[in-house]
Amino acid sequence: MSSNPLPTGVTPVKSTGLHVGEIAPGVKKVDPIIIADGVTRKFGGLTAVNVEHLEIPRNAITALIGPNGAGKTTLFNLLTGFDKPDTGSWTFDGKNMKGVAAYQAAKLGQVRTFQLTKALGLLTVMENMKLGAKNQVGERIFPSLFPGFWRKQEATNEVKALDLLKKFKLDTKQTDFAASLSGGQRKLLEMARALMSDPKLVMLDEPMAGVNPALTQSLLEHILNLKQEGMTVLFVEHDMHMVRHIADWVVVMAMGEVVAEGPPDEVMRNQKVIDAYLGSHQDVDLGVVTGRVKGKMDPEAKKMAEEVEHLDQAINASEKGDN
Ligand SMILES: Nc1ncnc2c1ncn2[C@@H]1O[C@H](COP(=O)(O)OP(=O)(O)OP(=O)(O)O)[C@@H](O)[C@H]1O
Repeated sequence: MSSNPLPTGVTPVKSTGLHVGEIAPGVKKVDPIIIADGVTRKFGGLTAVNVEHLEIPRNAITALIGPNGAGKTTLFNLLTGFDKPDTGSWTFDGKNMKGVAAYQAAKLGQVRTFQLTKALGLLTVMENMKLGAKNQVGERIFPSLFPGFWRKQEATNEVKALDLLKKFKLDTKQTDFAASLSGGQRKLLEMARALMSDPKLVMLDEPMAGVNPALTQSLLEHILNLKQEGMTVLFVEHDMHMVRHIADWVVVMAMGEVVAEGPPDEVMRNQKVIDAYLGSHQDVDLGVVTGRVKGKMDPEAKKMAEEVEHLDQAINASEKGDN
């Protein structure tokens, strides 16, 4: 679990009143952008995802959290069309997404940041940005026969890309190979590239992983700006401090199911959530982790001690009421 000291000076305005009725897993939202029903995905005998009902609130920042192996990435892959469920369906912005492939989902306004792979690293920053644009004329056969038309679109994309790169302070790097960027700059590029398609929903997979503290503030501000600009954000994150700081709503998964959801402070104090984190390390001697029993901390125990400490710190901070 990464632990970025959160910068002072970023004070998010939290969205409230997102749900209808009593808070419980599957609670209805006032204005959901995603509604999922009965979504399951098995790998052999293992049920990685088993989500009965889930609604993601529009124009809010929702964090998807849970211990390792909870099914967060699998659910992300399903919702973005990168994987197919065994059962279930969901709508995005009122549209049934059954059988909708990732590139089509992106055209509908649901975009996911994807990691800068080795191949993309060999493209320049600007080339990466252009890959993120939708409705590229060159992709379609008929218009691509008319270079004038094609070049016009290319120029429009370039202007838009440069605009975004300026915003993300990457404009001076536009001709650099993407592979030469630092970990944090790569995350910024991934986010900037996603914005090339004017999304309604931006899905981020561990946006803070591998980001050094110097760029943490900038990344947080960009995520908060997405909401400010009317977009919806759904992100998977292990860093509880970040979750508490910027999420309006938190969905907790454990063993494929949604075990809790709600505003961050409430969710982190939820016994089911604490149990989910503790219960995810069944092979670990809890006595050793808590120091009550003498023994060697193996890597699994160390990881657990770290996770529990972060959860603990987040709970303490929320009790003190600081941000
Ligand atoms: N392609 C696959 N083949 C077999 N099992 C898989 C596959 N993908 C995921 N799993 C299993 O499904 C379960 C859920 O995995 P998933 O990666 O979705 O969890 P996660 O919550 O994202 O975990 P982490 O926080 O560690 O990334 C795990 O037990 C994992 O081993």
